[in-house]
Amino acid sequence: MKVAVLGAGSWGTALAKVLAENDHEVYLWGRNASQIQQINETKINQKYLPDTVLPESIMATTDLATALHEARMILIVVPTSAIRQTMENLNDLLVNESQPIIVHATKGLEQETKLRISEVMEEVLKPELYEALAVLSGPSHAEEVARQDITTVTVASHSLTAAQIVQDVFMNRYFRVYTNTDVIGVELGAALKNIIALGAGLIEELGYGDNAKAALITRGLAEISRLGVRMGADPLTFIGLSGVGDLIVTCTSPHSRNWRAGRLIAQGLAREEIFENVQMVVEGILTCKAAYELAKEHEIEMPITEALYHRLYENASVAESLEALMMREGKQEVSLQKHLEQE
Ligand SMILES: NC(=O)C1=CN([C@@H]2O[C@H](COP(=O)(O)OP(=O)(O)OC[C@H]3O[C@@H](n4cnc5c(N)ncnc54)[C@H](OP(=O)(O)O)[C@@H]3O)[C@@H](O)[C@H]2O)C=CC1
Ligand SMILES: O=C(CO)COP(=O)(O)O
Repeated sequence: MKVAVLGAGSWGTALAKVLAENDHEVYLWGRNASQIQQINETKINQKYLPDTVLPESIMATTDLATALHEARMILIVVPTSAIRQTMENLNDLLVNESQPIIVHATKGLEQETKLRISEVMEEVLKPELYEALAVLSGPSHAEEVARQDITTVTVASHSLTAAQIVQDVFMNRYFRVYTNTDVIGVELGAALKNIIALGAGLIEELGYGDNAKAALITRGLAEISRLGVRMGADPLTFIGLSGVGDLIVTCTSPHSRNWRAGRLIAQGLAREEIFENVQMVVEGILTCKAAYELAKEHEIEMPITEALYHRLYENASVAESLEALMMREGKQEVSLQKHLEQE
C-alpha cells in the first residue's frame, strides 16, 4: 500500500521506518529541502533521528502532491501547531477518487481553539476527500521504535473497520497495535500526559524521589481522567496504553522532550528559552494553557496542570506552585465514581 507520512521529525521518521519494514511504499514528506535531500542521500535523518539508518525504499520529498498522489493512507505527524495548515494543504491537493484513511499521531490540543487534533481535522478537511480518520497513540519513543524495541500502541477511530486496517498496516513483530473506538479518550490521554511529564521532569530536577514520581503519575492520571470523562471519554481508556501507558513512558524517560523541558522549568527557564534549548517539539507547554482553560470551562479540578500553568504563563515561583499543590485542602482519593454519578 502507498502511505504518505507528513512530518519528517523524529516520530514521522520512525513510523515511516516501521511502514517501510512492513513492505509498504512510503513517501516521507518534510518542508526542509536540505534535510529531505540528506535523508535521500544518506538514509539518515541527522537532526531528528541520527542513530538510525533508514530502509532504502523510503522516498523523502518536499513535494506534498507527490507524496499524496494515490496514497491509500496518509499519516499526519506534524506538531499540533501545524495541523490546521497541513489540513488546508490537503484540501487543496487531495482528489476524491482516492479517499484515503487519514491517521494522525500528533499529541496535543490546538492552543487557540482548545480542540483535539481530530476535531481540527474534521473542521478543516472536506469530508468527501477521505474515507475515515484515525489516531495512533501510546507509549512509544521514536528512538526505541527506530531500534525495533518492543512497542505497543493503540489506534482509535469511530470506524472499527478503519482502525483494523490501520492495525494491519502497522503491526509487526516489534510493533503491536490494539484497536479502540474511543477517539476522545485516546486523544485526550495523549495530549494531557505531556503536561504531567513536564511536572515529572521538574520534580526530578529538584531532587525529589520515587514517592514524588509515583504521586505525580497517579494524581496526574486522576486529573486527566476527570477532564476526559467530562469531555465524553470512556474512563477505561485512561488505564490503557494511551492513558497510563503513555504517562509512564513520558514521565520516567530522558527520551521525553516534555520531561527534559520540565527539568528546564525547574532551572528557571521561560517558555521561549525552553523551546530554544530543546530544539524539538515540546507539546506539553502549549497544551498546558489549553487544558487549563478547558478545566476552568468544565469546572474540573486539575491541580497539577494549574500549578504548571501558573509557573509557565504567570511566572509563579516553582517553590510556591509546589507548596500550593501540596497544601490544598484534604481530598477523598477516588472521586471518579462520584464524578460519573454527577454526569
Ligand atoms: N518523538 C516521539 O517519540 C513521539 C512524538 N509524538 C508526537 O508526534 C508529533 C511530532 O513530533 P516529533 O516528530 O517528535 O517532533 P520533532 O520535533 O522531532 O519534529 C518536528 C517535525 O515537524 C516539522 N514541522 C514543524 N512545524 C511544521 C509546519 N508548520 N509544517 C510542517 N512541518 C512542520 C519539523 O520540521 P522542521 O525541521 O523544518 O522544523 C520537524 O520535521 C508531536 O505531536 C509529538 O507529541 C508522538 C509519539 C512519539
Ligand atoms: O509521546 C511520546 C512517547 O509516547 C514522546 O513524548 P515527548 O514528546 O515528551 O518526547
